[in-house]
Amino acid sequence: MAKTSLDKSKIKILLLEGVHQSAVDNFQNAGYENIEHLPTSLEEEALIEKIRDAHFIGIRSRTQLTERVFEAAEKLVGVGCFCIGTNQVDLNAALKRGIAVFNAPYSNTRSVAELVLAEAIMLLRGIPEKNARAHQGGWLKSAKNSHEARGKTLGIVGYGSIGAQLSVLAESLGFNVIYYDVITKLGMGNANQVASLEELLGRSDVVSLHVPDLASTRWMVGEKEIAAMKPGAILINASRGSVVEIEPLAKAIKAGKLNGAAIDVFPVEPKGNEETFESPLRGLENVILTPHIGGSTLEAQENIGIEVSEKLITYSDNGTTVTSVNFPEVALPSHPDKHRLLHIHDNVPGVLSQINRVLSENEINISGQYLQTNDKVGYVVIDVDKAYGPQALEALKQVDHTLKIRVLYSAQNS
Ligand SMILES: NC(=O)c1ccc[n+]([C@@H]2O[C@H](COP(=O)([O-])OP(=O)(O)OC[C@H]3O[C@@H](n4cnc5c(N)ncnc54)[C@H](O)[C@@H]3O)[C@@H](O)[C@H]2O)c1
Ligand SMILES: O=C(O)[C@H](O)COP(=O)(O)O
Repeated sequence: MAKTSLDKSKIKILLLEGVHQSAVDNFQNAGYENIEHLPTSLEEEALIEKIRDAHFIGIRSRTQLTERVFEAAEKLVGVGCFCIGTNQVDLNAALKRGIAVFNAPYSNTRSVAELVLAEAIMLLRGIPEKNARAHQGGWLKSAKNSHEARGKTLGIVGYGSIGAQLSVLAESLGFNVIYYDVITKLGMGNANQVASLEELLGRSDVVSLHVPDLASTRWMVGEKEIAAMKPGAILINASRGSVVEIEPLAKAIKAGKLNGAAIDVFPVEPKGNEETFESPLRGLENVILTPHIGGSTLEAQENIGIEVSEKLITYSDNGTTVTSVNFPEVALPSHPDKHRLLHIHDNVPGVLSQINRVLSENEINISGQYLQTNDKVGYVVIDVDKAYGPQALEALKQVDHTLKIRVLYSAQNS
């Protein structure tokens, strides 16, 4: 019988962008030895070369997994985004090749919320400017434009994991919290949802953005929205660099329309720590500029390393796709003494019946079958008795609309 399941030692895992060591440890403890662990992201051409023989890739927010990169990734089975955002991955390009993508939706939530809260307090007191002056030998002792957080209104745009966590922390300090979201959501504590972005902007002393990078959020805060903010308000963006237009923001800060800003993400970010950071916001003392480190704490990175590597290991060993961001979600039991066939195909009528016909024609006994679909792909998992020939797998590959097939052997029968 042909063995199509790969030995773990042959499964290549490529980890970029200094993914935490906890991920490497996890993979090794699960029996995966062929791990390449690089500290940086790679440019497209270099990535195309590296990804050719990789079965799994782990990235953070900087690595762009484009159609061209997936085209070269002939052996790729799964992608792990060791972060929250997945906008750097062409999810459709992955899906149409039967490649499952996972992320860590919650592991750095707290880190971002804490940073934003700290920035809000610092900016309400004008600390960045006073700090800069003191470093230059100046002495800006004044209460002008300095405010307590207590009783001020914090407006949160995007009330998801981070927005809601921030809401709880901010209320405990005495902020009144309002939020705007495209979905109707129950507020934490006494936080209240408002009907429009415009209303939120007009009522908030501090505005903090926590939306994902979507067509609908691209440049959602520009000249008009900044003009709609209260005079002397503060803007914080630790979401994505595509959400805020930087030129009008710089103008509003210079004109004194806004009292300050904290920006962690930018339309163009340096590719590495060696590259110069360029921005119209540079040199503005009441603007806190941070190099996309909202989620960069050791605690978050360690947890993310564990969480995402576990998802990839479970998918590799067992086929489970729970929490995948692009794949139909299937939670699978173990499959002792059986072979597990994973069949990923376009979600069109008739594929399942073709698969079952192949199994029946090859007299393959099915002990379990699981099917889940999304609007684009179908994912069928079939546990079968071990006795079947290579022609059966070949016939399964020939089923119309097949995107990918994998065979998993359980520990007992590999
Ligand atoms: N700076 C960093 O290091 C860092 C770290 C983690 C996450 N992030 C970014 O923060 C984003 C938010 O993270 P999260 O975990 O809270 O995500 P989430 O998906 O839990 O929440 C996003 C919220 O935004 C809402 N939303 C979507 N479109 C909207 C729109 N047009 N207007 C208003 N609300 C809208 C959604 O309904 C959802 O409630 C991530 O997508 C990521 O890009 C940045
Ligand atoms: O999406 C995220 O989680 C953040 O943008 C953090 O990305 P990073 O892992 O590249 O710091």
